[in-house]
Amino acid sequence: MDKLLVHGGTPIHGAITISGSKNASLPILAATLLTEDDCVIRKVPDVSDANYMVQILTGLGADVERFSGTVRVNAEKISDTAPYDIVRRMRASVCMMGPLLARKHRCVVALPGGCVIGDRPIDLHIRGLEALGAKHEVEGGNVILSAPDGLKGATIDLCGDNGPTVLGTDNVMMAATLAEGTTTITSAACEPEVVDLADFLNAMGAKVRGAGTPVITIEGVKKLHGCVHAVIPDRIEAGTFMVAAALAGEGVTLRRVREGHLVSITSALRKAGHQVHFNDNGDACTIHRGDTPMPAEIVTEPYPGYPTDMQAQMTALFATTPGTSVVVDTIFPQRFMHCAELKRMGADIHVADGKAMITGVEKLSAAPVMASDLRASAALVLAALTAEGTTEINRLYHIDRGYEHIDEKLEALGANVERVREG
Ligand SMILES: CC(=O)N[C@H]1[C@@H](OP(=O)(O)OP(=O)(O)OC[C@H]2O[C@@H](n3ccc(=O)[nH]c3=O)[C@H](O)[C@@H]2O)O[C@H](CO)[C@@H](O)[C@@H]1O
Ligand SMILES: C=C(OP(=O)(O)O)C(=O)O
Repeated sequence: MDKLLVHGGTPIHGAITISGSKNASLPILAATLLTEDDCVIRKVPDVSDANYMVQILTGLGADVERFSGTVRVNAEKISDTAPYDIVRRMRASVCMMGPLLARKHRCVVALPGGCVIGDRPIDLHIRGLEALGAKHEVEGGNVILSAPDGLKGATIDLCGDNGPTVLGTDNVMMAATLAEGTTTITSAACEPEVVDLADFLNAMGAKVRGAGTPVITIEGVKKLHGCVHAVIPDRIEAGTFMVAAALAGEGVTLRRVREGHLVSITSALRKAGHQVHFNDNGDACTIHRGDTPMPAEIVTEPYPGYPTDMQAQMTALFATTPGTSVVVDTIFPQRFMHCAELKRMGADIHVADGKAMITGVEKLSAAPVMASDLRASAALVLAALTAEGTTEINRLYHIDRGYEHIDEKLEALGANVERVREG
């Protein structure tokens, strides 16, 4: 198990390029199962979740080639049963259900894994696929879905207790592309990753309208064809480096970003007293640490609200921001595992009822800490950048799930970090 040593106190500066989005590439890779033709996807990040997704496609019988950031998939001959041991390791593998069901009218897919950030049911996915005519049962850890007569368009509301579901919207949208008739999803997730998937599906010949709004309409077609697509930049990776720059930066520029995807993160950083400047094209931004950082309140919400995937990183920033800041997670109210580890570094945080109250201390001090999930690990790396001494972050595999070569990118910005390879 690799670990990361972060020698705190070295300011970061310079420029890096943001990778393709993990959360957009994973469902897009799954969508390649909808056609017998070749699909070529560019800007797939070199992260372990994308590697697992490729392994699932291969395990299903698809022919997959990967060179640098480009993946070519041919899913002409595939089975309906996804490899159990890989599927259960990641959340996005649940996205195999929609395409497999649409293509094969049956699928066997293990209950998914993913970050341990609270309860992560798949009832809305099942409800959506059942509305299209499928039946489901759970057996031996697998969900078995079948629709022997094919799928039929329907109107489906995908709102759960905590709002819309991102991957649930993806799953139903993919299944509906090959269903008979028209499907309308109401309370659809509006995240940019859903829009990127819809763009990919439309490039395959699907008829999807309204992605990025709460109502998506999909007119089913008989067949989809191959296409070439470049994945959008990763707004969460960008946001993470924006926070790094606010914490320890002396002017950091991020290339290949989309200003429109970063509005809530930019606004939160500005409220906290930091400077964010986009170029005229909105595809690069420069962040400067403010002279007088201020406490702030952030509340996570579905897009375009502040993303839950960015709350741990902001908590790390608030840990040394004078005054008391508040972070509320309405989407995953139990997603505060990073707080216990930040406290080991001397942070003053009180967590209760889906809310963290963070009173900034002057300095954090290095400690051996444990990464518990992807964004929690990112928060620990950020906190370590300005902590006194050398922080040892164990279980680095969590961060490798979703950040492409984070150690190399931080080194390129001048941070003093070392990956220790073990085992
Ligand atoms: C691979 C990927 O893209 N993962 C992202 C995706 O996860 P994912 O799509 O799994 O998250 P959802 O949008 O589905 O979850 C939102 C909320 O709905 C609940 N829910 C979800 C499905 C369901 O069937 N029933 C139900 O109750 C969840 O527990 C949660 O409270 O969106 C999350 C919310 O932005 C992000 O944190 C994840 O990084
Ligand atoms: C929670 C995340 O990922 P996943 O849904 O794949 O667990 C994330 O990207 O922050």
